[in-house]
Formats: sequence, C-alpha cells, structure tokens
Amino acid sequence: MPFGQLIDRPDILGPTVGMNGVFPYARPGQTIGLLGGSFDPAHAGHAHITREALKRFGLDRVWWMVSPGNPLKVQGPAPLDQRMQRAREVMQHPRVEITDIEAHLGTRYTAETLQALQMQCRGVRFVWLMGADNLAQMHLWKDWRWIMDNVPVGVLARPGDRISARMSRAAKVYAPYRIAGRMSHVLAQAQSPAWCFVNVPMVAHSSTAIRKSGKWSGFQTC
Ligand SMILES: Nc1ncnc2c1ncn2[C@@H]1O[C@H](COP(=O)(O)OP(=O)(O)OP(=O)(O)O)[C@@H](O)[C@H]1O
Ligand SMILES: O=C(O)c1ccc[n+]([C@@H]2O[C@H](COP(=O)([O-])O)[C@@H](O)[C@H]2O)c1
Repeated sequence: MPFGQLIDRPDILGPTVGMNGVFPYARPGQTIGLLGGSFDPAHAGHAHITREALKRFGLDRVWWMVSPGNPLKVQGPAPLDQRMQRAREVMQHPRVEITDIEAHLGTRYTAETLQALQMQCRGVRFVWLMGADNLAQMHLWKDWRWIMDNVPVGVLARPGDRISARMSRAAKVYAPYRIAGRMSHVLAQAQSPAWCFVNVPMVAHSSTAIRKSGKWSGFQTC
C-alpha cells in the first residue's frame, strides 16, 4: 500500500512511526517544512533556523532530510549514519523529525525528492526551507524552476548571505511571487510559485567552520 494511503491510518502507522521507518507520520492537511542538508555536521545554526521556521511559517512539523550527498559538492560527506546520529543529538524537538528519506527514495536532486514526496504524501503541504546561502546558488540546481513553481519556499537569513540571496537569479526571476516577511505565516498555504525571505535573528555557526576546527571526527575525504 503506498504511503499516501497510509498517512490517514494512525492505527497502522502509530502516532510517530513512518512506513518502514522511511517517512515520519504525517496527516493530510498538515504543513511540513523540509530542511535538506549535508549536516556534516549538524550544528546550532540548523536548530535555530528550524525553530524560527516552525514559528514564522506556521508549520506543523519540520523534517530534516540528511542528504546522502549534495550533488554540487565534489568532496563526499562523512558517513550518513554518523551525520544522522549527530543530527539527532543537536535537534531534539517534539515537532521535528530527523530523516534519511533521500537515501531510501534513491534521490539526490531536490526536485526529484520533492516530486516523490508530493506523490506519496498526497494532501500534505510541503514547504522547502533553506538558508540565504542556498537561495544565492539555487539557479544552479537541477530543475530549480520546477521547485519554485511547485513548492512554497521559505528562506531564512544567514550571516553574510542576505545580500547575495536578494540579488540572486532565483530571487530576481521569482520577484513577483515573493511574500513579504511580515506575511510569512501564509506561505505554507500559498499557491506556488510563492517564496518568502524572513529576516530572523542570525546564528553564525557553519559545518565548514566545525570541520576546519577538527571537532568533527566523522569528517572523511574520498
Ligand atoms: N547558521 C545558519 N543560518 C542560516 N541557515 C543555515 C545556517 N547553517 C546552515 N543553514 C542552512 O541549513 C541548510 C543545511 O545546511 P548545511 O548542512 O549545508 O550546513 P552548512 O553549515 O551550510 O554546511 P557547509 O558549511 O558545509 O556548507 C542549508 O539550507 C543552509 O543554508
Ligand atoms: O537538486 C540540486 O541540484 C541540489 C544542488 C545542491 C544542493 N541541493 C540540496 O540543498 C540542500 C542543502 O545542501 P547542503 O549540502 O548545502 O547542505 C540539500 O538538501 C541538497 O541536496 C540540491
């Protein structure tokens, strides 16, 4: 039975257990923010934007999607199980799930992941979440216009990246569809294309800095 038919059946899934442990539990009508990332390693900045996204975009839940590997990054990340474990330690919140959905779906590109989730979780409203640095690069992603055209996108301020994000190709092309920050709570219910940049208080942590400091033993080269 596909996941889309199961999400209505908490008697089968249980309140928090997803199908085969792949998907967390979700109900039609719920709004779920998806924070994709390498999380190599997860840090307080990820936890901070997740709490802000829950509040500012009025989301029911957020699923972290710990990526098998960013298709644009040449260097491979630390093993997925180590990054998952660290993510679980860093983010403990009753409305946030830590997932490795893409490893199970066999998808790497965000557009493919979102298409699969929309097909399999019918009735669930997904919002793609990202920091300002990712908006600045989004026009390099595979089928980035499909993402903008089909999934509401919530962008959160990040130190040093607010200007590049606002000047980015994606921001310019989709300028007519931008929702003002003060209206951020409507994003999840908005008809795509719709995106919103929120100027939340910023936390300067980054995985790169942690890796450089040598404090992440999961780090490997390939
Ligand atoms: N401090 C932060 N403030 C705002 N957004 C952040 C912050 N850290 C990470 N993000 C966002 O979280 C998502 C996942 O980030 P990622 O796992 O790549 O961490 P990172 O710190 O950006 O890693 P790296 O330094 O290796 O690029 C991305 O959308 C990124 O923009
Ligand atoms: O789909 C793409 O082409 C694409 C290119 C670069 C990054 N992404 C996604 O963007 C998210 C953030 O990636 P990262 O490595 O910066 O944490 C993560 O979910 C990646 O899979 C997606």
